[in-house]
Amino acid sequence: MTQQWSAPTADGPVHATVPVPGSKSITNRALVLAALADGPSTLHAPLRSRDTKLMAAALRSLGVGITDGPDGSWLVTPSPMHGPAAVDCGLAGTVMRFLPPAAALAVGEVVFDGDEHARTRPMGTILDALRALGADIDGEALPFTLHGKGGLPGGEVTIDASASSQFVSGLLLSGARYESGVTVVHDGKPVPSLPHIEMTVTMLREAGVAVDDATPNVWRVEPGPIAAREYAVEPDLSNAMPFLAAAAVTGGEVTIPGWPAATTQPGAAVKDILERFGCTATVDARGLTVRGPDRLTGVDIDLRDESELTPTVVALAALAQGRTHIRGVAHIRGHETDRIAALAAEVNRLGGDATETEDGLIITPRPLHGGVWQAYADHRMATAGAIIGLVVAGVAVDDIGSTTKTIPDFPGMWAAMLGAR
Ligand SMILES: O=C(O)C1=C[C@@H](OP(=O)(O)O)[C@@H](O)[C@H](O)C1
Ligand SMILES: C=C(OP(=O)(O)O)C(=O)O
Repeated sequence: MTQQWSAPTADGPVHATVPVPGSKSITNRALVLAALADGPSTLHAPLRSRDTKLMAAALRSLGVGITDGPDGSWLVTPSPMHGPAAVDCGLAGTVMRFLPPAAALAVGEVVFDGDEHARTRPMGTILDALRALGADIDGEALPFTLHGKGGLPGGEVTIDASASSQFVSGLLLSGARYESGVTVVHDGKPVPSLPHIEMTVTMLREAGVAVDDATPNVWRVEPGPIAAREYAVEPDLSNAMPFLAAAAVTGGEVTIPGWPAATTQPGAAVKDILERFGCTATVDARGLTVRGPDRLTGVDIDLRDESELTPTVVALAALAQGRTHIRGVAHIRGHETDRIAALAAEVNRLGGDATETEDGLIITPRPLHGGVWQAYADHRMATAGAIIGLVVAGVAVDDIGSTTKTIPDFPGMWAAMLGAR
C-alpha cells in the first residue's frame, strides 16, 4: 500500500550535516563479485535498502552464504549456485540486469519476476546476449525463466546498449567465470551512464580480473578467478543530491560527510551541477559542503553520463530563475518509470512549465502551488517532490515508501535535516 506524505516546508535556510547511506551501485556490484569469488568476502558499510536486500536475497536463494557482521557489514561466502529458485527483482535495474548473467552459472531452474513497473523495463537485450553466449532462457522481459547448466561457454557478443549501461555491466561482472570470458561490443546510439561501466571495470580489476576497455564500445573480460576481497562501500553520492538540493533551494548550507576524494560514482558530478545552478561547493575534511545562492539560475545541461540525477535536477530547475534544458537522457523513459513524461506531468501539475523533448526536458520556471506529486513508484521522483515541497506550501508525495528502494529511511533523514537548524 502506498503512503501519502506531506512534504515539510523549510521555515528558513536549511543548515545541516547529513550522513548518507552506502552506494546502491557499489553494493550490488560487490555482492555479485563476492558471490562469484574464490573465497569469502566482506562488504563494509553496505547499503541495506530494498534494491540491495533483494540482491542479497536472490543470491541466498541460489545457495550463496550472506550473513550479517557485528558492525553492519555483510559476509559473503560463495558456494556453487543452484536452482530451483525464484528471484524477486523488485524494481531494481541492478538486480534484473546483473543477476541473470550470474545465475547462468547455476545448475537448475531460476524464475525471475519483479514489480508491475519492472515488467516494462527493457530486458530483451541482455536476455538475447546471454542466449548468444550459450544460456537457455524462456522470455523477453520479466517474468522469465533461466534453465541453468552450471556454466556458460561465453565468447563475443554484439548488443545495442543504448537503453541501459547495465546490459554491459551485467555481462562484464560475471564474464570472468564463463569458459572463454566475454567480449561485449556495443553497436547503436551512444551508451548512457558510461561512468557506471567504468565503475564495473574498476571493481573487476580490483578483484584481479583482466579487463581490456581500450577500444571505445568494446569491453573484453578474460576468463579467470574473481578474488575474494574486503569492500569498503562509499556513501551514495546520487542519493546525497536531494539533501544538497535542500541547501540549494533554501539558500542554506548542507554538508555530506565522507565525500570520497576519488570515486567511480557518477554522482560525483553533483558538485559541478550545483555550482552551475549558482551554488558554492567545497570539498574538505568535513566532506562536501554546498551553500545555496539567493536565487538559482537555470542551466543547459547534458546528463547522459549521470542520467540518474535527472529528477533532482528537474526539481532544482523548477525553482530556478531562467530556463533549463536537459539533454541526452532519452533512455530514462525506461528507468523506474518514464521519467521524462513523469517529471513533465508532475511539474505541470503544480503549475509549472515543463515540456518533454525527445531526449530530455525544457523547464521554464513559473510560480508553483501545492498539490499531490505522483511518485510512480520511483524513489527519485519521490525525493524530487520533497525538494519542491521545501519551498512550495501544500505539496504531498503520493508514495514516499518508494524511497526505500535506495534509502532505508528517507522521511526520517529529511526530518532530521530540517530539525537540525
Ligand atoms: O549500473 C548501475 O549501477 C546503474 C547504471 C545506470 O543505469 P542506466 O544505464 O540504465 O541509466 C543508472 O542510471 C542506475 O541508477 C544505476
Ligand atoms: C535508474 C535507477 O535505478 P535502477 O538501478 O533500478 O536502474 C536509479 O536509481 O535512478
